Amino acid sequence: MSSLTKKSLRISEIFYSLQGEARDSGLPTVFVRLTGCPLRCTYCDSEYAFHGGERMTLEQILLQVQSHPARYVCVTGGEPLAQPNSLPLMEALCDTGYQVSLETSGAMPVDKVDERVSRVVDLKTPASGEQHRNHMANMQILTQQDQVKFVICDRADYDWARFTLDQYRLPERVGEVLFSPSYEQLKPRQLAEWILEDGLPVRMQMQMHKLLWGDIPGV
Ligand SMILES: C[S@@+](CC[C@H](N)C(=O)[O-])C[C@H]1O[C@@H](n2cnc3c(N)ncnc32)[C@H](O)[C@@H]1O
Ligand SMILES: Nc1nc2[nH]cc(C(=O)O)c2c(=O)[nH]1
Ligand code: SF4
Ligand SMILES: [Mg+2]
Repeated sequence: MSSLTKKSLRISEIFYSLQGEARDSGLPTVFVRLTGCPLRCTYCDSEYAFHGGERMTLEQILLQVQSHPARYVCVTGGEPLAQPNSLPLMEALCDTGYQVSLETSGAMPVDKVDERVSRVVDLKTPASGEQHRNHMANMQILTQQDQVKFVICDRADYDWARFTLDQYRLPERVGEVLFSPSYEQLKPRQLAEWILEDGLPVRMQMQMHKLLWGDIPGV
């Protein structure tokens, strides 16, 4: 218990909203957004989380999470795994009874993440500008409770994603393979048509919170 008061994290925001992405889309969820990211994806919608934030103990974070009526917690950023104390935070959230998901760029190993967490690993595409950061060894250790996401900016990204999911046999190995259009960059209908044409075994997703509230922080 004392480690909850000793360990701390730099936090950009904690908010309550509908999960807008990935498998649990639509479920009331508390979001814990950690400050800082070593990547600079061209399309990043969370640049405000690169700097600043407030240092909070794990206990303070848990208390704030518990002030909302949700069973689901999404740990995101920034890049959560860039702060090592994200690991004990996720453990404590699981111990408290939350269903926890982690949004990560996959630039760092995900093997130390609590096994109760659903890891959502975003494989960075060519147009993100950060493809070289993908830690592909992560693909070997993901299980059926994990998810792999591709944020698609253009046709070259789509072709790369299609090739990569085949190469790593992702549809058989992980719980969800998600294709998401880069917001206001690739027309969602275009992505839908490519997926249908090829009959790809993937789930298309859009960022539901942006359809509901627009591209603003805290939703
Ligand atoms: C802001 S990131 C934070 C977690 C981690 N750094 C990552 O990239 O996965 C959360 C998710 O939002 C996605 N995202 C960021 N900007 C986006 C955009 N403009 N359109 C669609 N998805 C976007 C990222 O690709 C990632 O899957
Ligand atoms: N509503 C909502 N759902 C989300 N799912 C993942 C998010 C993220 O920024 O990682 C996010 C977010 O920012 N808002
Ligand atoms: S890894 Fe995530 S937070 Fe970092 S720049 Fe890319 S989308 Fe933004
Ligand atoms: Mg977001």
